[in-house]
Amino acid sequence: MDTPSAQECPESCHQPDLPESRFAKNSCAIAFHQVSKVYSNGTTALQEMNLKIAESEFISLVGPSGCGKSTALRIMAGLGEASSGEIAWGAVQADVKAARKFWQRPFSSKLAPKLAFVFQEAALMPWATVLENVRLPLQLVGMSKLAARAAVAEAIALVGLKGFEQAYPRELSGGMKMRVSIARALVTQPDVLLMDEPFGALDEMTRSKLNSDLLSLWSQKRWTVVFVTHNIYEAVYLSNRVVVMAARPGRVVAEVEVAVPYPRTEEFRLSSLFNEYCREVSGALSLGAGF
Ligand SMILES: Nc1ncnc2c1ncn2[C@@H]1O[C@H](COP(=O)(O)OP(=O)(O)OP(=O)(O)O)[C@@H](O)[C@H]1O
Repeated sequence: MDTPSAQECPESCHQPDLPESRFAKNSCAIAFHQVSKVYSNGTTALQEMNLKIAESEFISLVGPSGCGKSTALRIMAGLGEASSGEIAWGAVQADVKAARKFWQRPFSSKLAPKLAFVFQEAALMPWATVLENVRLPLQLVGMSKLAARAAVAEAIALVGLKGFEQAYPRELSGGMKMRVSIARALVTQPDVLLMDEPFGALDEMTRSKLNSDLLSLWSQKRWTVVFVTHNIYEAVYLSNRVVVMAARPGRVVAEVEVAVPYPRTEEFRLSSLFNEYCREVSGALSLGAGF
């Protein structure tokens, strides 16, 4: 099958109550139905994972090391194939075997949601300036420097790095490098942002600041975000919903909806309600681990 057939997204897709979404209500960004992944060495990284993510939703995947968070994210990105199950992206449903071809469509495709990935390592080109690093995805699809100029400037401004366009990665702090990495993802104006422990290597203060800035950006742009983290506090603070996974085999054991409106303030982080949500996630993690 070369082209996935267009189908309605599952009707029961979870839909958070989000104001001013730029997307249609009740539309589904990504759905996993009974998705399993068995690596060639026999490891079952995911077993019959079911998950529905609404457009404009911010969800976090939390779970112990090895529970399949990164595997799930890679399958969502089309960077890895599922062994069985069905995956739907927006209004397009794809047989898992067609997934790779689907994601290889050019950015201009009407069908493909535009997707961007942010990894734990900023992975910048050390010989290139901030501006050149951020421009890379547009350069790779053949856009001229002139045509890319406005989008690059906007992405750099969005992450708060205006004035650092000509700086090299060696001149930047860890937090600033991560901001460049986020700008490089945003420059393609994605619909879906997949983030794999993006702030895991940062100190607590920097992580906290980047969390607040990410939420403020998300409030403006309303991408669908799938955020992988080991940090319960970060997951609760950021997300509409925290998806708790367990290992051996990797599976979803609980979903905790964080029914707190945005913008989320510092007061929320210090509130007893915040602690209650963290306890609920922590309890689900312990249950999943069999404690
Ligand atoms: N390419 C691979 N080949 C074989 N096994 C793999 C491969 N990638 C991951 N695994 C295994 O699949 C399971 C899930 O790995 P995955 O990296 O998705 O988990 P994770 O929850 O993201 O872990 P972490 O939190 O440590 O990053 C683990 O047991 C891992 O060893």
